[in-house]
Amino acid sequence: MITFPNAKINIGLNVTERRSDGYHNLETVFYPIDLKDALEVVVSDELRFTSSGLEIPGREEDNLCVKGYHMLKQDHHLPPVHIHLHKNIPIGAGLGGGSADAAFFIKLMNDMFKLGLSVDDMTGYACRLGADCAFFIENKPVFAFEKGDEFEPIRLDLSPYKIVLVMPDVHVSTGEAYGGVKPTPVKDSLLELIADPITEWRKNIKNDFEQSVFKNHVEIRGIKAALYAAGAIYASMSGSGASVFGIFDHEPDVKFLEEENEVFFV
Ligand SMILES: C[C@@](CO)(OP(=O)(O)O)[C@H](O)COP(=O)(O)OP(=O)(O)OC[C@H]1O[C@@H](n2ccc(N)nc2=O)[C@H](O)[C@@H]1O
Ligand SMILES: Nc1ncnc2c1ncn2[C@@H]1O[C@H](COP(=O)(O)OP(=O)(O)O)[C@@H](O)[C@H]1O
Repeated sequence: MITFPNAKINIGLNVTERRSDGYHNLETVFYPIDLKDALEVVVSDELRFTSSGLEIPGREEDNLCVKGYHMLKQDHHLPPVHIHLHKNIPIGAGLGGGSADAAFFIKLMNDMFKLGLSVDDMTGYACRLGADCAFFIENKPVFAFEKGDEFEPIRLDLSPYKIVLVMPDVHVSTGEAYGGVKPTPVKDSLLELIADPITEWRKNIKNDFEQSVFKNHVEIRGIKAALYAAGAIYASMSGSGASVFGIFDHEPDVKFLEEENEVFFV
């Protein structure tokens, strides 16, 4: 069985407080985008994981799909499987690619082996693999809070717009990015600000990771500025970086960004 895990972008991200479990409370909007990996599972005589496409750092046994298999196997009878992941979503990009693979793996296993898991069951499993993993179970635009694993659905349709996603040759680790932020309570909730017209977003909606990440990686700041110069209505780094997206009401000319970065129209 095959499935196509998609990436997300964060529109706004406020890190509001440090938690006693070492994590942070935040508020953000997750929006699914059309940039996908391919994930295939077939029954095999032993558990195997292979990948193609972008190189995935870390050991095979630490891949979130493999971790997902072991997690599900604790509670369900599963045969050994061969998992193949074609990696296309940039890594260390703030696009949640690894989390998407994990969530889509859980959904695929539920369908393939008729595990009878509800959306709530799958969300519970996904939370154990990563804070933003649960979003990809329902995979619809949401306002997210707490660790990024509590959701309120929102009406947000960016399909009339062009979204340009720029990935520089820099990777930012999520843990490192959280380390650089000073948590601050919000005055106006993103849940309200996101309902404003998109033309207002630039004034009011920010990503708290930008300040420290831009300090260490000026090229990322430069990409955001270039997207605004090209006419973006709203531009921001996604999540903990390093990717930056711009939302346009026209097909922008961003050819110049392709010289040093990967550019996706999503
Ligand atoms: C920053 C965000 C924003 O959407 O996404 P990315 O930029 O990574 O895509 C998420 O909060 C990333 O979630 P996720 O990538 O699932 O994080 P995890 O693997 O659970 O945690 C990685 C590390 O990030 C920190 N962490 C993560 C989530 C959170 N609410 N507070 C934290 O402090 C912790 O130090 C943790 O050890
Ligand atoms: N299936 C996977 N795809 C990508 N990275 C994975 C995967 N499984 C585990 N990882 C680990 O997660 C880290 C990055 O996760 P990812 O979600 O792609 O980053 P980001 O949240 O910044 O988009 C990688 O360094 C890698 O070691």
